[in-house]
Amino acid sequence: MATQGASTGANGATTRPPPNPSPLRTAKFFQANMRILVTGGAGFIGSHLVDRLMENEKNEVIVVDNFFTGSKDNLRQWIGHPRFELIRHDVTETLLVEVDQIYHLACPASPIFYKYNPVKTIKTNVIGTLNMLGLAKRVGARILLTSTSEVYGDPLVHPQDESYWGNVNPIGVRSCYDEGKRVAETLMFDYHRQHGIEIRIARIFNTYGPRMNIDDGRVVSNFIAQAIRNEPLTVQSPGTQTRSFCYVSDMVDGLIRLMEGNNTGPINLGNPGEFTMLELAENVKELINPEVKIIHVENTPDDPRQRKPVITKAKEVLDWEPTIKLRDGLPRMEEDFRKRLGIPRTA
Ligand SMILES: NC(=O)c1ccc[n+]([C@@H]2O[C@H](COP(=O)([O-])OP(=O)(O)OC[C@H]3O[C@@H](n4cnc5c(N)ncnc54)[C@H](O)[C@@H]3O)[C@@H](O)[C@H]2O)c1
Ligand SMILES: O=c1ccn([C@@H]2O[C@H](COP(=O)(O)OP(=O)(O)O[C@H]3OC[C@@H](O)[C@H](O)[C@H]3O)[C@@H](O)[C@H]2O)c(=O)[nH]1
Repeated sequence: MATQGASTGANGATTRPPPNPSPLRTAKFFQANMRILVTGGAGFIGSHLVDRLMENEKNEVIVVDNFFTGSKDNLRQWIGHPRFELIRHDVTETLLVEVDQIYHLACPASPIFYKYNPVKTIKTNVIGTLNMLGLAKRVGARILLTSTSEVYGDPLVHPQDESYWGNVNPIGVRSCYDEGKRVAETLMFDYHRQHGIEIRIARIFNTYGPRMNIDDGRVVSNFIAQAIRNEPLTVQSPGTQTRSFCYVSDMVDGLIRLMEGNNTGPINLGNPGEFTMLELAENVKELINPEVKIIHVENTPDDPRQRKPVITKAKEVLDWEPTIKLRDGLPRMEEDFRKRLGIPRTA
């Protein structure tokens, strides 16, 4: 059951208890299944999360997605399964379903996609999160938001722990996403304090793995697709900017632990291994295609210059830390990309 009594917020504020869930939950003949909504479940992280949730026979999973960056193909193994439902729905519209938990992931994550229609991105983050919180309030569900390391903006503190308030441009081309997620976090805490909703906030750092869109535009998918196609790896200048890359199975494990645990967050989830984009390109070249060229191309505005999570809180509160190193994760992603591109490894 998702509702136990409100937990204490990050700022120590005591809150009202959450609303009661449906009386069906205590009915004599009711099967005690957990009904879980995953918004954005047809996307990269969402579909891996669905796979993990479906492994538990007590779970029923409902995915809502507008298929902007996600695809039914990511969920094909579950379509038609009696414990699974897929609904084409945009989270900027209200949704009425009876659920115990909500994993709220719906939002384009790749910069080229979130900048494509910035007004829609901010609507998804603000109105979409408001709608999911309204749903959580109505049915007494616990709700987890996948926030982002981008709430730290171009960080002046390095590495970043959860107490850092960030350095974000409010009017830049990335703001629809960064500021959108910051407002989404604010809404989560206001619903928690004002209405007693049980909330969980994950601040996800760059995550990679199989099933990323091949033309997603993010750096790991770009470099792997380029290496396989024998096209130059496009390092955006200066190439010394850093990121920390977490393999998707580690991320999903962290999200489920956060949902099931007692801490509201925000909690950083990410792999603290830090790489410059040039180092990443060199790793991809060495592992996938030693012949490939590395070229420098122009960068985009407001690109964060450094990013690395402090994960002490996740270790303490969730007993979680990543297990898969970049050099082990890249070949797994290569295999998936080769299959989808139809380009087998030679020799
Ligand atoms: N992958 C990362 O590195 C990363 C890092 C930080 C945060 N996150 C967050 O994790 C979540 C999932 O990211 P991802 O990498 O899987 O991205 P993704 O683009 O693959 O998945 C997002 C999903 O949300 C759906 N969606 C977008 N707008 C929607 C709307 N208005 N209504 C319904 N569905 C909508 C898309 O169709 C897609 O299936 C996002 O909230 C993202 O901000 C991801
Ligand atoms: O082809 C490329 C693409 C990107 N890059 C660089 O690689 C770095 C990472 O860029 P990505 O587009 O993969 O992702 P970003 O780190 O900028 O943003 C991501 O951060 C966390 C999440 O919330 C999102 O998934 C996304 O916004 C940037 O410095 C970018 O300039 C390249 O050097 N070459």
